[in-house]
Amino acid sequence: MTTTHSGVPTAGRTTAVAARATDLTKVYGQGETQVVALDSVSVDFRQAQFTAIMGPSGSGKSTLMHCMAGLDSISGGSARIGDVELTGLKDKKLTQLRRDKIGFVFQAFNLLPTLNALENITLPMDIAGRKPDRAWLDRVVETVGLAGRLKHRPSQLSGGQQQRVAVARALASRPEIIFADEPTGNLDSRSGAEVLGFLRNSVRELGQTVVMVTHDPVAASYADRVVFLADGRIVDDMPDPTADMVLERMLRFSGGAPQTPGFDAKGRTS
Ligand SMILES: Nc1ncnc2c1ncn2[C@@H]1O[C@H](COP(=O)(O)OP(=O)(O)OP(=O)(O)O)[C@@H](O)[C@H]1O
Repeated sequence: MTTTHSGVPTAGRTTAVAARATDLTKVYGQGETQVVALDSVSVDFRQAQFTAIMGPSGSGKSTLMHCMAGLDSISGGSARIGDVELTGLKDKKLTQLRRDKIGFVFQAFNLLPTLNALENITLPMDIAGRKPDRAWLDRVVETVGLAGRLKHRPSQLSGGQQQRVAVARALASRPEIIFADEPTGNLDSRSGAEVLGFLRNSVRELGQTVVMVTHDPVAASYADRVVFLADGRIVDDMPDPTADMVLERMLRFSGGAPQTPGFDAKGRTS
């Protein structure tokens, strides 16, 4: 598969930085059990850009995302969302920042079964006591392509549709950045393509910034750029990726042998 899913620059795309890590270090444990999960990582996530983060199991992908999203503390360096430095923020401020500036999409859709799709989408804002911007919400719903299903409960939607509701929920409050942790990990390839197409549209059409951890080269090919991690360091930064380019790069990590531990024959990490 050589199709590039990205590469068409969007009119009006800016180069402002939505999130930035500078010499970001994260160490777990102490003494003999110490693990350096991130080793002086510096990376910018630009506004209206879709970035995939890839790398072998244990390379630090989730740690990078959790540190950038203020879900985990950092050991050294700096992590910023917009111009806000996360280190030193008190819990309350951090919670506020996560609520107001960051959207999350996880592998499990985390929808409430008793609420319909629209209620699920607006739930975080309802909890925060904020009124959704109606015009924006309409645009999100239109981009989601679920206009006819907003009254459906999660159990009445396919897996792909449920995950699109979860993405719409992350978009609804217009966060500065969305972090997605293997958002298609639980989906069949068709539903996965639906969700990835929607994520890409949210970047192209709504100017959203998305950072996605994935093991899948096809999923990564929907992004504008792939950042590769190995042993807690950035080892490559690939613009306009195709699935083939990504797979080839992954195989190089493992010395060209598809069966080398860390990546299996499909190029997915174990
Ligand atoms: N809470 C923790 N305590 C101790 N070590 C941890 C903790 N979380 C992660 N690590 C270690 O940090 C390193 C990076 O882990 P991380 O989960 O970020 O990798 P990953 O690239 O996301 O892996 P995977 O693809 O398997 O999800 C690993 O060696 C892991 O064992």
